[in-house]
Amino acid sequence: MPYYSPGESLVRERSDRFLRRIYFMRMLGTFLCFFPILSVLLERGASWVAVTLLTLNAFIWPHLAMLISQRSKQPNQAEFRNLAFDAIAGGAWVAQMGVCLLPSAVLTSILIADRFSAGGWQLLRRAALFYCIGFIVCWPFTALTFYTTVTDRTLWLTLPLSTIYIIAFSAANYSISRKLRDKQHELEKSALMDPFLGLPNRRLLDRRLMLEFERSKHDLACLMVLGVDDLKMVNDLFGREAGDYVLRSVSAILRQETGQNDFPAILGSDEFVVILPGISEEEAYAVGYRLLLKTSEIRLSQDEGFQCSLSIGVATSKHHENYNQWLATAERALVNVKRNGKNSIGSAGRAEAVA
Ligand SMILES: Nc1nc2c(ncn2[C@@H]2O[C@H](COP(=O)(O)OP(=O)(O)OP(=O)(O)O)[C@@H](O)[C@H]2O)c(=O)[nH]1
Repeated sequence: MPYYSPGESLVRERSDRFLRRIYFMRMLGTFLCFFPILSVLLERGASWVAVTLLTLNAFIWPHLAMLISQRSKQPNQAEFRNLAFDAIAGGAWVAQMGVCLLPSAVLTSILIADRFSAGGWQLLRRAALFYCIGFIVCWPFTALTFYTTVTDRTLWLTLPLSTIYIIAFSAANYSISRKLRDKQHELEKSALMDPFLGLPNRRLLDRRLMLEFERSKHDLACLMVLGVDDLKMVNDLFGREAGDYVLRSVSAILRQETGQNDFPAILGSDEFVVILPGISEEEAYAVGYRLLLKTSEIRLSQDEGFQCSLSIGVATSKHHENYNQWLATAERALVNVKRNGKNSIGSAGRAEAVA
């Protein structure tokens, strides 16, 4: 069952972005196409009807298309219909130009590139069909002529279309791919970090534990499992918001009080882990006592006298076959500390670790 579906405002925002991009590219495209097409039409002595239609297509259609899409209940569908109309118009203007080679080739390639980037093969196939319809319907009106001459004027007027448009097209595509890269980075981060506590989640912890365990075969490392004491009581007495505040405060302490090479993370519920690479058990205890001290300074506005505490289990990486065993040893140490009165540090000892 899909638990996630994007909100209406997000869908609308995405669609607005798509419409704006197409609007800008359509305005630029029809403007730049206007001059070479007009040049060929004038050379061929085309009627004023054709010139008027070209003018409307170049200067009115982009705004009308935007209006149609924005007013539609399904803006994206409406925009795909507009893109189909662009393809019909493209085919019709190529026919009207008597397939004048240079502007026709540039116009057709731009239509292909645009459709492909907006909707892939599916849109391109549809657009090709509409392009052919536009062409086949209009070509007989020109007595099926091939206008093989390209005058200097047409050549010069085609130049901006084949340069400016392609540059703008590449810039628009680059901006989309950059945004996609940023989004991917954001997604990766949100898949591995807890947004509420600002610490790595269990998934990232497992990866890092595996790595540090392998490294610790050449160097020593310690692992701490920390449990907030009596969080249920805090929730029951002062409300869940107070419990959340305690968890956020402990997370902040773990971020601030651990070294650059250390790795604090969430184990689950009200438990945390800190991986301490390259340090001995005594050094880990020193870090642990500092964390206990800082945690005791957390105050609740609901009860100034309340004192927050942690229980900490420590395990060195020695004598373990894999990182799961290492973690289990530290968890057993934490259980012992809880049993022995909480608000303290303890380690499971070598005999227990091997078992
Ligand atoms: N406010 C809050 N409470 C949570 C969160 N996650 C888990 N808890 C609560 O933490 C409590 C954990 O209960 P216990 O496992 O009995 O632990 P404890 O109350 O800290 O008791 P000891 O471990 O013996 O010190 C439960 O009541 C959970 O509902 C959270 O994100 N926010």
